[in-house]
Amino acid sequence: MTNMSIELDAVSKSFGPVEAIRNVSLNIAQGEMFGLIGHNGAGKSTLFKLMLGLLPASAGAVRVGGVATASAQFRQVRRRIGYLPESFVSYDNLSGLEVLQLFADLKQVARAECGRMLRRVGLADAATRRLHTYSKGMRQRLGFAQVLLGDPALIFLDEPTNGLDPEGIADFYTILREAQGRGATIVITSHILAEIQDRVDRLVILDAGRVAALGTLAELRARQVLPSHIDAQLLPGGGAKAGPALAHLAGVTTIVDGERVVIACAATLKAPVLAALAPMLVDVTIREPSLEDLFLGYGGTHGRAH
Ligand SMILES: Nc1ncnc2c1ncn2[C@@H]1O[C@H](COP(=O)(O)OP(=O)(O)OP(=O)(O)O)[C@@H](O)[C@H]1O
Repeated sequence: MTNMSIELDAVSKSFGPVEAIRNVSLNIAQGEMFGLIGHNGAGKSTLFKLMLGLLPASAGAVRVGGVATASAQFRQVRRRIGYLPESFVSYDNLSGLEVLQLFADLKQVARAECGRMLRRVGLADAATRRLHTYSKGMRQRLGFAQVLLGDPALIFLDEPTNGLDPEGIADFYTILREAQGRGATIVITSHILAEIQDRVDRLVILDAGRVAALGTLAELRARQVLPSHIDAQLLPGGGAKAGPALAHLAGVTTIVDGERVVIACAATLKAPVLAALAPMLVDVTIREPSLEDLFLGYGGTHGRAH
């Protein structure tokens, strides 16, 4: 597949006085599944539009597949890109198949592809129904079929799982993995941090237009050194014994509520904590720091522009 790496070199974008993107530099490798996280107004959609060449940068350079988005040759590159915007335009009086055929014509893809795509996203039975009868999730699936037409080498998805049920979300990621298996580069935004955290290879956290953090989830976790939480249910009388049993472990915080104890500790102390509690343990759940925790730790609580 064509090289579809993305390079952003000190990119800024202002809308009048609003600095939507501030000095962002990052590389997304060919074949990578890359996540873009940030609160409302953090700059995610603007960054997408810069990478799609739909907006010119105020400063810096964006290259996709080695071609500057500002150059005339970028038109050729754009043909290999699939894009699902946050709100997919729908034509209520057309059927799903007709909408897809319209996009196939625009993308110069054979109309025969449309039936296969509708089957792939689970809309085969609804192909000839008009869009006004589609649920939000079905519209989202149709948008996804539109993106996949022509097997794009680079796929941008802005909040793609909005309106999808859990089964739809699982299907969606299966299809994305298939595209990634063919070598496609995928960039995806989501507000549902728990959903994206185990699925992307790397991610960037944007805060008020700046890169607040960039790396794999493991790297972000390691840098933040956030605690793991052990939620333990103990035998009768165990609540009172938990503190003394853990006293030899430094840096462990324990909250006791009857026979239930919640322990916050460094990842390296999980095994010693469990060993100390083992004689009185009934049940245990371990919660690792989520992307939400990381996000808050990286300053994601501010920078909301609206
Ligand atoms: N065309 C525009 N004109 C003026 N300001 C804009 C324009 N587009 C975006 N902005 C501003 O730039 C900032 C970043 O907006 P952007 O839409 O990129 O954020 P986002 O992270 O995608 O937000 P959301 O999660 O709400 O979609 C916001 O302050 C927004 O109001």
